[in-house]
Amino acid sequence: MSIEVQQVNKAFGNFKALNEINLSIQSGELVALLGPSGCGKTTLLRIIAGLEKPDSGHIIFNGADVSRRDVRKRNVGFVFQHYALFRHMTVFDNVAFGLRMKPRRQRPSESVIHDKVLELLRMVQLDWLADRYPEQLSGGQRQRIALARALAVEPEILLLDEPFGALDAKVRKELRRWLANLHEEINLTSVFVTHDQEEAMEVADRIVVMNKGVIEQIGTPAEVYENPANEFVYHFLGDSNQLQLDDQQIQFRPHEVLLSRRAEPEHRAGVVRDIRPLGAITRVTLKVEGQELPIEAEVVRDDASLNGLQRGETLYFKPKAS
Ligand SMILES: Nc1ncnc2c1ncn2[C@@H]1O[C@H](COP(=O)(O)OP(=O)(O)OP(=O)(O)O)[C@@H](O)[C@H]1O
Repeated sequence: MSIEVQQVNKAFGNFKALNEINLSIQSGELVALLGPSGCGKTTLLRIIAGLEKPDSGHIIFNGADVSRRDVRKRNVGFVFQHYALFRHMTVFDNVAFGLRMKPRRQRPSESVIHDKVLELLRMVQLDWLADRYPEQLSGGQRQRIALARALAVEPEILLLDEPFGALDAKVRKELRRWLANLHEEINLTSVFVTHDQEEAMEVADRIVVMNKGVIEQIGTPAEVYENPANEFVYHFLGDSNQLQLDDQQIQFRPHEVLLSRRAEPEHRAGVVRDIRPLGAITRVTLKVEGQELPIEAEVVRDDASLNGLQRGETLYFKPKAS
């Protein structure tokens, strides 16, 4: 199901939370709304869901204007970070809830519900937990159950608000991959909110970068990273260094730098302050004379310049762009 957001505005009192938002999401896309805290991501998601009314503008699903359609009739599934499971119900009953709540004529029989819930639990790989209660689950398991519950009513649109926000880094990463795979399998249209650029880059087909109630850029992860529309997008999507050269200031990302142990043409000297192995890459922090901010350089771990390198040594660096 495709989603069109047309000229949506929303104010809370005098505060303009969303300003002329236009966005087209194709059927089957997985789109991330990315931006700093308070930029309006959740408000936009709630308006798409029908939980919040825009002051003006339209929401269109597959060509039909649903702006006035009640949330229950929009057929969207939600997973919110703090949208807890029902504590007094087993995992099975939590997932079955939406189906059992359907109006009698649309409600499947208990045996159909039973099969469907087990199928969903198998899909999230937690069928062995069907009889447990939410408090007996880990955070990551709860989120997967919340996802199974959202999918039970067969929504055509899935909306996720920081679904993995409260989890530790490793579980988050696993769930992200898992969500991306699942999305491919069942061909939903999904929109998820995050303030974590890595999460957006890793999972989304396209990223909507938001700031202060407006959309700064929409593009694939590669487009927004490599061709940022403006300074805000550039800075929000990754770390950057500033280097003051005579009368100009240049910016470059930590990986856009060449390092050498010897003085070379166009290289500048820096004193090594820190050496951080980060898996496949190593980050070196350099203090450069006359520069207020240190320079961070990220190179592959077997880069020749790192061989036996110690703090306090002098390294020579050159931004690749210059
Ligand atoms: N019901 C409300 N009443 C008044 N102000 C609100 C209301 N809901 C949101 N806001 C304000 O609108 C702005 C956008 O909020 P929103 O929750 O959409 O931001 P967000 O980008 O999702 O932020 P976060 O990442 O912190 O959740 C914020 O400044 C918030 O304080």
